[in-house]
Amino acid sequence: MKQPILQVQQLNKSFGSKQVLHDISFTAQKGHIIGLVGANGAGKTTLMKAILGLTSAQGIITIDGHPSSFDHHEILKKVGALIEYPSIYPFMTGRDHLKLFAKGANQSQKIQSVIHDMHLTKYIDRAAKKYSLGMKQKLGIAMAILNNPELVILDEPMNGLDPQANKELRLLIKAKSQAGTTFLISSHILSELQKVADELLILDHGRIIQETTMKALLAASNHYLVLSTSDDVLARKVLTNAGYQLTDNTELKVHVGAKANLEPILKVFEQHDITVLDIQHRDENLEDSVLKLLNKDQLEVEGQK
Ligand SMILES: Nc1ncnc2c1ncn2[C@@H]1O[C@H](COP(=O)(O)OP(=O)(O)OP(=O)(O)O)[C@@H](O)[C@H]1O
Repeated sequence: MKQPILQVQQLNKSFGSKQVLHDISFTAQKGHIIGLVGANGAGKTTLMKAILGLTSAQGIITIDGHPSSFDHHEILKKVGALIEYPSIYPFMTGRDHLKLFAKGANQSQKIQSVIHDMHLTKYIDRAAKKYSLGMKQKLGIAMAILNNPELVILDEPMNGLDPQANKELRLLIKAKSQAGTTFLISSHILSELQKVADELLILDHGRIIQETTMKALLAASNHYLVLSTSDDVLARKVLTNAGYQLTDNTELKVHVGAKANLEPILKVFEQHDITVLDIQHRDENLEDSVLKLLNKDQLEVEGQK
């Protein structure tokens, strides 16, 4: 197996007597997009800060095989990050911010391409105090990716972005990941995260409760057929008698496997002269799956008390 760009082993972090990260271990392979999700206070920002050496923690963090910690920062030149709010100087223009952060060779070319990629042209030469929340956020992301880092860590990057900006960011992240950049992205906007992440780390009370691919998580989620028929009351009865699980009392929502097989359902209806008027597929999305996992974990935590 190739050397991961990021390896976190047995990371523990406490603030005073409160432990907020418990034995966190995971790896991130080059070119992967990893979504970090969890409730408020789950530990996402603390984990990202620990990886970036912005807060001390116990455990081992290696970036491209080199250690990173509170007092070992050398390897962080391979990393770009936006944590919490971007640090923006109100009287400087966006372009001046980029000039301040640009490093290494081809700086003007890097600045030009990030302005283009992040669609900043219209306001890049205005003072940042005139920027909206979304404009500041886009400038913050631009600063994080400016020097083409191998690992990009973004804490809630979709905050304040309009749908168009979200789409542009998504396409940019995908294009960069295909070129080998790894992303670790936290977000509460699970509908957006679902469109971009290919792996997921689900954090609850400072512990990883699930590490999975987006594909596997969604494949394991529930799938339903929502039917409308000539006689819904009879349809409910005959489907229940035939062993189907109906999960809703207000609509005919039939729990089916990943590959819904309509034929046996239609056969049952035919035997009872029921006509199907409408069929809709309804699948659980990332939000449903994550909420289910967090609720399950909460019940387990309460059960242990
Ligand atoms: N500097 C600090 N001092 C004391 N406790 C802290 C500090 N920073 C974070 N915490 C605590 O650590 C825990 C994890 O916080 P963290 O900000 O990492 O969560 P999060 O998952 O990023 O939450 P959110 O989704 O609300 O941003 C919380 O209980 C928080 O109160």
